[in-house]
Amino acid sequence: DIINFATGTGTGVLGDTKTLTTTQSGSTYQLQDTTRGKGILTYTANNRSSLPGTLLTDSDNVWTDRAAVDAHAYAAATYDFYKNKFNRNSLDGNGLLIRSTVHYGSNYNNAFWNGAQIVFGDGDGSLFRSFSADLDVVGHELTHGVIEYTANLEYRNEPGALNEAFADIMGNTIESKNWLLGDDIYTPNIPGDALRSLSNPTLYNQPDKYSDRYTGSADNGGVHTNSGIINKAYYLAAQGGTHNGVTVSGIGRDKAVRIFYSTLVNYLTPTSKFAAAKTATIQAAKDLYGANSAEATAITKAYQAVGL
Ligand SMILES: O=C(O)[C@H](CCc1ccccc1)CC1(C(=O)N[C@@H](Cc2c[nH]c3ccccc23)C(=O)O)CCCC1
Ligand SMILES: [Zn+2]
Repeated sequence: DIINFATGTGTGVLGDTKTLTTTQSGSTYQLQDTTRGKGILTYTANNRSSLPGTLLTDSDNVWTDRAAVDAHAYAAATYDFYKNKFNRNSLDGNGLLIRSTVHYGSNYNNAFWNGAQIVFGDGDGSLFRSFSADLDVVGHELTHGVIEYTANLEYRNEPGALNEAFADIMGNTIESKNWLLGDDIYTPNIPGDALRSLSNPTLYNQPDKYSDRYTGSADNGGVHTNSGIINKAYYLAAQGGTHNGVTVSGIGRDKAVRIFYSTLVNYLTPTSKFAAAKTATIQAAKDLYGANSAEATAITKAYQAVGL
């Protein structure tokens, strides 16, 4: 069939130049990547709130909508991560078309997966800049889609905190820049801070041990708070360290993320709680690396270190 994809260029939110896979039809180009699964399409909501909004087009394939450039490029990078590392074809494993919308709402200080697509606000420029400007955030949002098609963890209480943690863990690992989440978009005028830290969750008011978990009802039972406990376990398994008197020998990000991905795909269910996640992750490590492996030991110790 006629391959009419094109390679465009664009400027990202942070002023960098990125190459983009687009589609040409006639004399116009669309932010439509037909080379990845059934496609990646990037839209603008034009600062209103109807979705998906308008598919972005351009006359010369040189893209200047910075939030759209980052959303399109980072969705492609996330697709490539799942395909190249786990041989997973898009969110559902069957090439599911990925729709992404930028410029949602007015100065909207958030981003989300709505069960069908990913959506990014522009931020207010003070608390946040455009949410698509951070690869770990785009990876986080798309991972909610992967979770929906795998463990389908409920979005409340402990299952919800697992949902959040796995989204942070995959997003952070897709970027593999540091142990922070959202550092490229959070408080653009203050360097070095972030929305969350996987290495030290308490830095941003998340617990790093089970006994400190939040048990109230805010934020669907603290899904963005208690995720810190699981994030910390992942960090310890990957990087190693001593926490609450327990020493973990790190196995590296690559092995750690393979174990967590396998846990998500093969063991977790919609109502899995933290104790079940511990058992499942240890089992996934044994499946992948052996019953008495250093990897299984690292997972066991990491969960013990966070009080599970
Ligand atoms: O995907 C998620 O888990 C978050 C989705 C939040 C949401 C849920 C339902 C409808 C609308 C928005 C979005 C992100 C998040 O963690 N949001 C947190 C932190 C946050 C973002 N903007 C805020 C403004 C005020 C307070 C907290 C926040 C939250 O919504 O709690 C993930 C990565 C970055 C943004
Ligand atoms: Zn999330």
